Amino acid sequence: MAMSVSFIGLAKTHCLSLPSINRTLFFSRNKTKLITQAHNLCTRPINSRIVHSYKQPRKCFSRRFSVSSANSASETVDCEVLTKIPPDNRIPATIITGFLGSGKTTLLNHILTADHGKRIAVIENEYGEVDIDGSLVAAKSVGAEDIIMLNNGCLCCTVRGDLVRMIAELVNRKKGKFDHIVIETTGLANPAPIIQTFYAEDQVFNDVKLDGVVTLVDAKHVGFHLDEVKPHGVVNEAIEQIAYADRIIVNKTDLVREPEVASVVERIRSINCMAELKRTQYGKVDLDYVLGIGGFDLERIDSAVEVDKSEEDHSHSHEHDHHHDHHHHDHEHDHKHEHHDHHSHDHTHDPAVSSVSIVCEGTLDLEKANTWLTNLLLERSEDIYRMKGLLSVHGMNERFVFQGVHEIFQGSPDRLWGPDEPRINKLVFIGKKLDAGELENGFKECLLVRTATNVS
Ligand SMILES: Nc1nc2c(ncn2[C@@H]2O[C@H](COP(=O)(O)OP(=O)(O)OP(=O)(O)O)[C@@H](O)[C@H]2O)c(=O)[nH]1
Repeated sequence: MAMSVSFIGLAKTHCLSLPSINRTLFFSRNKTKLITQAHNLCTRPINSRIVHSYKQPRKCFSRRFSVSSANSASETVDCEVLTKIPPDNRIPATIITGFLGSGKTTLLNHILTADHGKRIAVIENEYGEVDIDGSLVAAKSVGAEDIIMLNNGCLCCTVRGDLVRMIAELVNRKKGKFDHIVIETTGLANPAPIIQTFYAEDQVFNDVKLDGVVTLVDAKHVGFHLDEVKPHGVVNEAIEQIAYADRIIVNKTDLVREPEVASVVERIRSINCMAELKRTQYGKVDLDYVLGIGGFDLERIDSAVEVDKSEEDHSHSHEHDHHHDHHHHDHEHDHKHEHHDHHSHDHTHDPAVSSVSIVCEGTLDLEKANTWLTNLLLERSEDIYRMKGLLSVHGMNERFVFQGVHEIFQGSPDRLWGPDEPRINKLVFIGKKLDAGELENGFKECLLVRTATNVS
């Protein structure tokens, strides 16, 4: 089957040359059903997710929430496809990224030497031809089943094909002999094309699932890298690495004082308010924080959108205030003020990457939401890096969860709403030049009934 790629925008921006085929997930109200308008459509069921790929020019396809009755499997709708949902037995893979010297290898060693009972295969990418990190990584005998070095370039660029081959080879040769793959990128990698590999390449997609992206941040130096102004069209890798993260580890906190750490955390939150965040020294985190996180699985979305409230393992009250009450992440803090109240807007505006979250009570009109999201992604999918949401859909007894990476998105019903549970929609967008007001208004237009909105 010809394979699909959904990061067309990224392909243009970055150093990839990709076929013009899209893989997209349609929202469905019933896990076993999917509705599409597209012809020339293939489907592959994966756990609770259903992946479509179809060959149409980027601007021509559309995405639809299903409008079929969740309770009526026999109801016929145009082009409806019934699918079975097999268990997802694919091998999980974790991407460890972070800027040069942020502590990636240190974390990897921590993982490999810890007592977790997992058999881990490591793919280590280093820029130069000399394998330095390979020798820094804990002895193979300690924990890794296999350490594969990719030394001829950066994973996100020239050796991406090698990554595909490596994973395929690993799976073919060693299937059953390891439980998890950990990929350490170079410090200059943009994670997006690497994430893309897990969806775009059949050889990878069929056997391996992306478990999550873990980003290390050097608490002392990250500010400098985030500030770096790149030439037009060149991404700031430090920002991208934070933007795509499911887990962020603010490392080297021993090298800075608490206010500086707080300011780094705040800055990170302005880029990605969705990822869980921990502060560490020498990458010492619980392993379940970095392995088996299901960062790209739907089960995690609820906690992802809840992260605003408290996920950081740090109890400073300003953090919590920040995430409850903040009205805009669409800025860069100037760090002149020691401790903001987080309604203040005396920041320099950052036109680059930011996150916007919308929390809004009400029930969603699926048709309107379809149109809104379709139009939004047609116009802005290059700029919308990540989105996750938990929706209250009119007529549905279950919560509806979804997430997306640029043009790829996936969604399905989740657990039932509780009898007294308020029907609150939660959405998080991470991307470039996000307009919080516009997103909020667009979403609110899709609601049938609404009572309160909170955009941050
Ligand atoms: N003081 C301090 N040093 C740390 C910490 N974590 C890692 N280091 C040191 O920082 C240096 C860089 O750490 P690495 O783990 O190699 O960083 P990396 O991200 O793999 O580096 P690159 O491969 O160059 O991108 C090493 O000397 C580590 O021992 C920390 O929390 N505090």
